[in-house]
Amino acid sequence: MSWLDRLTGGFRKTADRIGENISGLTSKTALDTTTLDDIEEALIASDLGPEASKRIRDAIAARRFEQLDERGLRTILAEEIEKILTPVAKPLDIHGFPRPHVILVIGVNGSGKTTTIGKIGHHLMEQDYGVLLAAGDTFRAAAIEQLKIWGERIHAPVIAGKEGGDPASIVFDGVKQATETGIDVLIVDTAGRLQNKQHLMDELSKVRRVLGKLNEAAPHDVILVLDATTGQNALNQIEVFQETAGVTGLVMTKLDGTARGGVLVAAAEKFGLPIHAIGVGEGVDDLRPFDPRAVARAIAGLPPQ
Ligand SMILES: Nc1nc2c(ncn2[C@@H]2O[C@H](COP(=O)(O)OP(=O)(O)OP(=O)(O)O)[C@@H](O)[C@H]2O)c(=O)[nH]1
Repeated sequence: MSWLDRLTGGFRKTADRIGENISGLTSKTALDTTTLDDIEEALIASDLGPEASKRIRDAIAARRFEQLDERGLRTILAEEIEKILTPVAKPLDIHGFPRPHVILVIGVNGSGKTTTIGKIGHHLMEQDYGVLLAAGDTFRAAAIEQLKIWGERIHAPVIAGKEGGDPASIVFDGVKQATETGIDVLIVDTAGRLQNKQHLMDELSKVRRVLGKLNEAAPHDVILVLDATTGQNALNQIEVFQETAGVTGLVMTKLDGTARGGVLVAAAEKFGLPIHAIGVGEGVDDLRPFDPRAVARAIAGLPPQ
């Protein structure tokens, strides 16, 4: 199956939900305020968030349609979602010099962090970058094991310590090994214990301090991984992690398993942070940078162009 097919299939539940919510909100005459209000409500109910929903409502109102059928509504929805996604759809840029370019990956447990690291690593290796994975989530032995499995799967080396070890020292060793072996990108898994914010902050600032000593520009990226199935909760996580960890970009996963994919649009409009990639499945190829038009059309339930 092509990526475009997987993308469209992945967003099917979200598109169906939006379809149900907007069904009947069409008009054979010029749209009145009540219908516009209903459209805005339907978009909020589809997890697009109040900011994006209002913006889309205003855009529809400004066009002064003489009449609007469902296809027309879906088309304008796709156009407006595309405008919201275009400025934030930014693939990861591997620019760090001297090498390695260091990427910290953060997020709550179960958000898809480790899987995302494997998939990003694979994607970068396909572009001929040398990749090293670092098991900085030392809190759970299972997390270290899981990263090692991903390393084997994508044929990338993994640097790991013992459970309960110091993540900063693993990161230190990671940079050293990457420098010595000419690796381009070091991707660091971190523990995601939001319930203990102070500890998380201390741990991350220590990692940053150690990295900064080796290379002032590192980490070059701090990527927050979000599970789209958590809907609005994903937005709260962006706020908290922005405060505690200095997020530079987002990856949203599990868009295939949910009707709540509208949250991608809500996050884009509310925070304006770069969204580097989206995940629409568990396979190694199911995470990619995305084309805003293709995603917007998939969300709006229109066929790919
Ligand atoms: N359907 C689907 N499943 C995904 C996607 N990304 C990750 N998963 C699944 O989500 C589950 C959790 O992913 P992990 O990578 O283990 O999450 P984590 O954040 O590293 O979790 P911890 O290791 O517990 O911290 C796994 O079963 C993954 O296969 C996705 O885009 N789509």
